[in-house]
Amino acid sequence: MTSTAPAGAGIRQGNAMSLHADLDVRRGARFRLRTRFDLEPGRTLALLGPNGAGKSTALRALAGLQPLAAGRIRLGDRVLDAPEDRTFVRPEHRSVGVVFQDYLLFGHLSVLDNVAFGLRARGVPRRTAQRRARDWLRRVGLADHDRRRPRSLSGGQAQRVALARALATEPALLLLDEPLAALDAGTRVHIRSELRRHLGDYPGACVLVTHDPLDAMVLADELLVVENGEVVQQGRPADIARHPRTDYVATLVGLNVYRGRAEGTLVDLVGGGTLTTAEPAHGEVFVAFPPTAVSLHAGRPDGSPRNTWPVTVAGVEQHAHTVRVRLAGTPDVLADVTPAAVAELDLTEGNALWAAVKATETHTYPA
Ligand SMILES: Nc1ncnc2c1ncn2[C@@H]1O[C@H](COP(=O)(O)OP(=O)(O)OP(=O)(O)O)[C@@H](O)[C@H]1O
Repeated sequence: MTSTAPAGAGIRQGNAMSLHADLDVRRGARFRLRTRFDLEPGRTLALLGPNGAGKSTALRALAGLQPLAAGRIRLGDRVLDAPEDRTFVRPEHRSVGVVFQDYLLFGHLSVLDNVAFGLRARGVPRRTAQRRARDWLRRVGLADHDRRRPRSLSGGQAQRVALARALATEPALLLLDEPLAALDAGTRVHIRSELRRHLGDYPGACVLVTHDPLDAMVLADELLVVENGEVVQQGRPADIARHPRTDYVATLVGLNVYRGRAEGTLVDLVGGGTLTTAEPAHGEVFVAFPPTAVSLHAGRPDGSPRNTWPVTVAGVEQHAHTVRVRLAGTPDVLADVTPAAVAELDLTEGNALWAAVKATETHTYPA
């Protein structure tokens, strides 16, 4: 489960390049994706959206598996795709590492040769490629699995091999397509926090596609929400959660997520305040709960064991079916309430209220 290498060991800084993506991609006669973003090296952007929105299409265009109809992709100073200039760099000549949803490991190769594959394909001599592959396997905690075949690995191990294979070539751009979707819930929690650590060490730009708002909130610095091939919202996860522009976005990114240090079921939050959780943990954690789990009261609520703290109304955003209330306190919190509650509680800015969240409504994840 643990990587034994020190953070950032052996990573070259040569792959720290920024990405400029202006994508206009057609699939078949009917689907068109239009999106534009810039990403600094060391940053992770998550593409979120419903099925068929165009997330994988964007990733395929960046990888060179789907040519642009118009627009431009630039990585550092190098233009990878620009139909206007008749420039198109083939996938194998791009400094891009890809982890596909189902990992696509080569079944006939050992784990070591899978990780060494990209280096060998780039002409790195066999022994050097294997030495570097071994180093990556050690970093992902699989040093003693080098001779195994992919079919004998668990889902979590296969994910780590796929990540090691993508990172071994030290790409300037890392693309992750639903990197945790194939894992069961228990494995997912561990692999998510491992992936977070690897992304923290990785000096290049990373674009990841996910359905899971928690993955996006925990792993990404920036979010881009697409629907029907169009960008509906773009920005930092916390800002989008506070100011969702549509009901869809409100539901999608509506999560209160805090970092803290757990001692059993008590978590001291980094930004101040404490929360009682249902699942005991120790050390650095994330605590998450949806805005629908937060109830608001005019006076201090009593009764069942729960978290209660004083807050003041900082803003109210009304959408078709949701009223999202931003509350300042220790900690700040988002609450979704019914229109009836808005009238009952007098949710005007600056009003003092009490927020309450049951411990059983919270989820704790290792950070
Ligand atoms: N080979 C293809 N030919 C024509 N249209 C395609 C092809 N592949 C995908 N599409 C269409 O392109 C659109 C975008 O698909 P894409 O796979 O990018 O969506 P997505 O957001 O990744 O969805 P999912 O979450 O289901 O993977 C869809 O409407 C899909 O039907």
